[in-house]
Order: sequence, then structure tokens, then C-alpha cells
Amino acid sequence: MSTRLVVKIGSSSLTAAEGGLNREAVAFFASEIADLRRSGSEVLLVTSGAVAAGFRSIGYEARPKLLHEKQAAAAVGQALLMQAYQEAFSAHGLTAAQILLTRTDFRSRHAMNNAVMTVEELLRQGVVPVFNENDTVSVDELKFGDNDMLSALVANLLKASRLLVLTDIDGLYSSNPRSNPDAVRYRLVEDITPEIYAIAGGAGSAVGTGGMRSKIDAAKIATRGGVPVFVGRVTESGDLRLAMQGEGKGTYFATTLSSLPVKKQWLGFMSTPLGSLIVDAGAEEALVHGGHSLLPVGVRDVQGSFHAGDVVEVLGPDANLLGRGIVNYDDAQLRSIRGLPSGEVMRRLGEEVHRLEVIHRDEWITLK
Ligand SMILES: Nc1ncnc2c1ncn2[C@@H]1O[C@H](COP(=O)(O)OP(=O)(O)O)[C@@H](O)[C@H]1O
Ligand SMILES: N[C@@H](CCC(=O)OP(=O)(O)O)C(=O)O
Repeated sequence: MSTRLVVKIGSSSLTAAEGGLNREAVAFFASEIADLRRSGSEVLLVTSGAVAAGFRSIGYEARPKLLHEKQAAAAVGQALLMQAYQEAFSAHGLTAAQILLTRTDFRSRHAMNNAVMTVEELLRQGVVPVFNENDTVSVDELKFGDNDMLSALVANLLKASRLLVLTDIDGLYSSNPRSNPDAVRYRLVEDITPEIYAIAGGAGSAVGTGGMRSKIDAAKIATRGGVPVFVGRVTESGDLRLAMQGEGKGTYFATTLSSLPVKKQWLGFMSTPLGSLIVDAGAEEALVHGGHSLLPVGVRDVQGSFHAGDVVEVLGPDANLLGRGIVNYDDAQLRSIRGLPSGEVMRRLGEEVHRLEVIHRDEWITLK
């Protein structure tokens, strides 16, 4: 199978702080991508820059902060962005396709599977899919977060060989090098620990959002789904190839995990939980380390209103998130049997019980 790469380019790499699209930068990245395509790699692009490219054209002096202003700027900037990509790719004989997504598009597994099939078809036809969040219609609670997150979800769903997150800095440093000149760079991160989170700070420029922290969030999700990640800088011809080959100017995040089935990706990262179950220490151990299903006896508390078949979050005794699963009981039913041994559950509910487990292990993903 050919190498499949997801390349994410941040606003800071495509636009100037005072706004407006840097067409030379777009042409440069298109030529780097075309080079990889020529050697047989499939490339999917996740691009930011719509808001930054558009705000000056409609008269704002700086990147707008209000939602409707950002949405207006994105409506203009996304068209400019795609026009620039179309031109830049066509100079290399390539066609670009625009895919704008919001989180609601992935609420149902059916819709998500359909989007995956469309992208697979574009790749079969040799097209470069270009993703961005559909900023003009998505509001905060419907957002993926930022494009670092979107790129991780795309990389997992399309089972990429590697995710390359391109930004204006050559990787993760021991603290933000903009404020600490003595900061040292990490070349390889094998495990994304709380210490790694602690050193990652916010955005470094007037156009970037999320900073290093959102790249670490994205790396965590991608590596969880079996996709290794590069976060760094690509400024000279050949840099993207080096980044793909493991010799780039940046930090590599390794993974030993294999790819997650699409159903579990949906469950973990796209679904909307409708309630929470608090479980005891024994159930935490069984779910997270034992690979077992959750039984009523381990459920301490039930929050929210849900039906059998809905997605719920599961929290440990300290209220820490353990994971998500598809629940086999309605919330009222579950309240009446929580903490009970299985024999007692059968006695009380009898024929009402379709599946004894509260969450079956096949319908569970650990997120701890
Ligand atoms: N520990 C760190 N190591 C490296 N960069 C960091 C760190 N903490 C914060 N940053 C900042 O993260 C910025 C990159 O994120 P961001 O501005 O959101 O870029 P993009 O637009 O490419 O997504 C860097 O320019 C840097 O200032
Ligand atoms: N979707 C937005 C970008 C959001 C975003 O994540 O930006 P960045 O941190 O520059 O990758 C846009 O196109 O302006």
C-alpha cells in the first residue's frame, strides 16, 4: 500500500500577522506536496488560514474576535484560500477538492462513513482533498476545536501512515522559546505524559490559534489511533520529504498502537455523550486494564438522561474520565440496578434485560 500522509498547515505558515494570504507560501507548500505525490504518496491537506486570509479584505484591521466577524472573514478567506490552492496545484498538474466540515457532520456514524467513502474516491481519482472547518456555519459548541484536532481525526479516519503538522516553529520545546531563549527542543516524544502537556503553551502569533497545546492534543488522538505525528517547520524545498522520512525540523510523536476501528474512533472522538456513569475502582480496573465489559455491580452513580443505544461517558471514583461506551440500559433502569450483582439484576428485570452488561467491551473505548 502506498504511503498516505495527512499534512496540516497552520495560519501562521500561510498568512502574515497583519492578515492576507501569502500566495508564495501556498505555492511553496503545493510544490512540496506535488513532490511527494510524484513519488507515489497519497496526500490529504488540512489547511487553516480562512479567517486570516479574509479579514483584511472586508475591512477589519486585526484578526476579529467576535464569532460573526470571524465567520464573515472566513467566508471571504476560504474562497481566496481555495483559489490559491487550485492555481498552485494545477501548476503541477494536480486538482484540489474542497471539504468543509463541522462536528455535526460526524454526529451520526452513517454520515461519517459516507464522508470517508467520498474522500477515498477523491484519492482514487488522484485528487488532493483539502479540508478546513466550515467556519462560516460552525459555532463554538459544534466545532472540532481547531484544525490540529481536525487533522488528527482525518488522519485516524483515513488510516494515514503519518500526520505532519506544519507550523512556524521547529517542534516542541521544553518551554515556549518565544519567552525562554534557553528552551531545548524535543526530537522524539514516545509517550504524551502530563509533563509534556505542562510545557506546551498557547499560540505564538496574532493569527495562530491553540498554540502547541492543541498540537499535543492532536498528537495524543492521532497516536492513540495508531498514526505517528511530526510537528515542525517546513521552509525549504525538500523539507516536507525529510519530515515524512523522519528527518524533519521538528518533533516526532511515536506510537506503538495499531489503527482503531472506525466504530471506536466515532465513539471516542465524534459521538456526543448524553450522560455519565461513575464506576467503582473494581470496574475501572476491569474496563481500563482487564479488557472486560462494565457490569451493573460496578456502577455507583448515573447522571443525565439517555436511552439504551446512546453514548455515555464513564468516570472513575475520582471523577476522572475513563472512556466512552454505548449503554445497554435507559438511565432510569440503570439507576434502579446500579451496584447490584448480576443474579439480582436478572431477578428484578427478567425479560427486560437484552444484554446484561451495562457497556459491552466491543462498544467501549478507553480515553484515560
Ligand atoms: N513548548 C513550546 N514549544 C514550542 N512552541 C510553543 C511552546 N509553547 C507554545 N508554543 C507556541 O506555539 C506556536 C505554534 O502554534 P500556533 O501559533 O497555534 O500556530 P499554527 O497557526 O501553525 O497552528 C509557536 O509559534 C510557539 O510560540
Ligand atoms: N478554520 C480556521 C483556522 C483554525 C485554526 O485551527 O487555526 P491554526 O491554529 O492556525 O491552525 C481558519 O481557516 O481560519
